[in-house]
Amino acid sequence: MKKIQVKDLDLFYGDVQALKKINLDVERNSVLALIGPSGCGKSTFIRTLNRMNDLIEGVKINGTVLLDGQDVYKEVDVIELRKRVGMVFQKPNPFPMTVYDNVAYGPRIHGIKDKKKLNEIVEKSLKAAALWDEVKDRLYKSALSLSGGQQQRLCIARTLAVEPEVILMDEPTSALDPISTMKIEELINELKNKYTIIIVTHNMQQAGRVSDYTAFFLNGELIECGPTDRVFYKPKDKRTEDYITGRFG
Ligand SMILES: Nc1ncnc2c1ncn2[C@@H]1O[C@H](COP(=O)(O)OP(=O)(O)OP(=O)(O)O)[C@@H](O)[C@H]1O
Repeated sequence: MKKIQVKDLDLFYGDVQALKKINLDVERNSVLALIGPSGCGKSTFIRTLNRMNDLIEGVKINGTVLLDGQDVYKEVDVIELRKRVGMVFQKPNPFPMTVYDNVAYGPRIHGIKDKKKLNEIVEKSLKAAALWDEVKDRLYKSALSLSGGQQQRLCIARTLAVEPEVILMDEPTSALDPISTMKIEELINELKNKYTIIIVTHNMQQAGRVSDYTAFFLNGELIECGPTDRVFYKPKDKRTEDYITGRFG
């Protein structure tokens, strides 16, 4: 079974339809890149996968989103869903607390109090986010004292700490320098062995480097989705080709 199956998904912000009949499956342990011009619905789409749009007034959603075959709008509790489907945002947003407490935050909320267990989770998550060596001597310093790139890897560690199954990344490197970007891209390559990753990116080279599959959105529609090499080198739709070759957007 596919990790995520989206069927006939429509989303309206009031009268404005931002997603139109989206049908898309996401393979387990793969990286799916979402590309398309500004305002085409990429962020709206990934936010439907962990119900982040629920918080916005006037949003109406039709269609289904299945996670391991379960309807996330009907059969999965939203707290449980957000644990299973974690999210990393465009701008690193660590909490104004220590590095340690940022990573321990989620596990504590989910009821883990044992100090030894928390220590293990923090170390494991920071290692998985390729940040441990850089912060192991400053775990009790403020997360805000880290560089932007380190802060973003900390946010990834914070997401990993609750053992999600899917990680949504909304332009995770757009605020970062090239070296930090490279580190996050390398990390994505490693993480896909364990997780299913969906990344929004405006950077075609990045989509080419990190993703197994690419989905092209335009004006709220999914124009095409397939293996990244196929979408990049043999697009089925003229609009995909135009976008990828920089003719618009
Ligand atoms: N909270 C909101 N209320 C009303 N309209 C919204 C809201 N969020 C997004 N929209 C509209 O929905 C459409 C899709 O926006 P969305 O942010 O999903 O696009 P995007 O492809 O992620 O764009 P970008 O690449 O610029 O981040 C846009 O027309 C946008 O103006």
